[in-house]
Amino acid sequence: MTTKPKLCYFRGRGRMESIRWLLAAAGVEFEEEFIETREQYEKLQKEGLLLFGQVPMVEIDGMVLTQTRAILSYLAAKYDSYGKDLKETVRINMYADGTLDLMMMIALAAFKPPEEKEENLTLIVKKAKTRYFPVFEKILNDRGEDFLVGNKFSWADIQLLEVILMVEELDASVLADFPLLKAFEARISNIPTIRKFLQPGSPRKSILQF
Ligand SMILES: N[C@@H](CCC(=O)N[C@@H](CS)C(=O)NCC(=O)O)C(=O)O
Repeated sequence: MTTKPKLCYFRGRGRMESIRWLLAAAGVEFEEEFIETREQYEKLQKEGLLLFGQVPMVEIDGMVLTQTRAILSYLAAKYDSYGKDLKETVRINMYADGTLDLMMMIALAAFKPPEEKEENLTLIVKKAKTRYFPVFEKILNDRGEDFLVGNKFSWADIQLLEVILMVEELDASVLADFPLLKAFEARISNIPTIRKFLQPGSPRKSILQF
């Protein structure tokens, strides 16, 4: 019997959400332990499980992993979502890192003082429309393929859908000028494992859970 991966983080999106997305897209069931008290967090530290004293932490394949980016790359490689060669892999890394930067801006906005929050979110939507989404629209246009890399579903596609949905929560019309991204969103959302993850009651966390 294979053991399910175990995810250890707060009961929110934060840095763990992309890990949940990647596992869900690969059709992998996982368990979650939510850190809700300082004692729980200190216990993990005392046990020496957190390499740099930080979460996310994932137990998988007999290992205890930390560092979000390292965990995501491991999962992408393990579940055949990381390109067919180094050149595809480096492109997947670039696209995924861009989306992770944008996601982190959104996550950090939650910690802004209330009077700055609205303005900050407006700026983030503007940045999505001017810096990030045009790049992905162009890739889809230039390559004329259904997926971002190698005409095959990869971690980059999962990341892009996740960030599109996050920015749409801030501005539902954000894709108005990006027809290929809109079609991409519909296409990737319809992949059975992802469709399931998007249903209420899945391990996906809501916008209110940062
Ligand atoms: N580079 C790390 C950063 C992890 C990180 O900052 N985790 C936060 C929670 S989101 C944390 O554990 N903070 C407690 C601390 O730094 O002491 C990663 O990407 O996983």
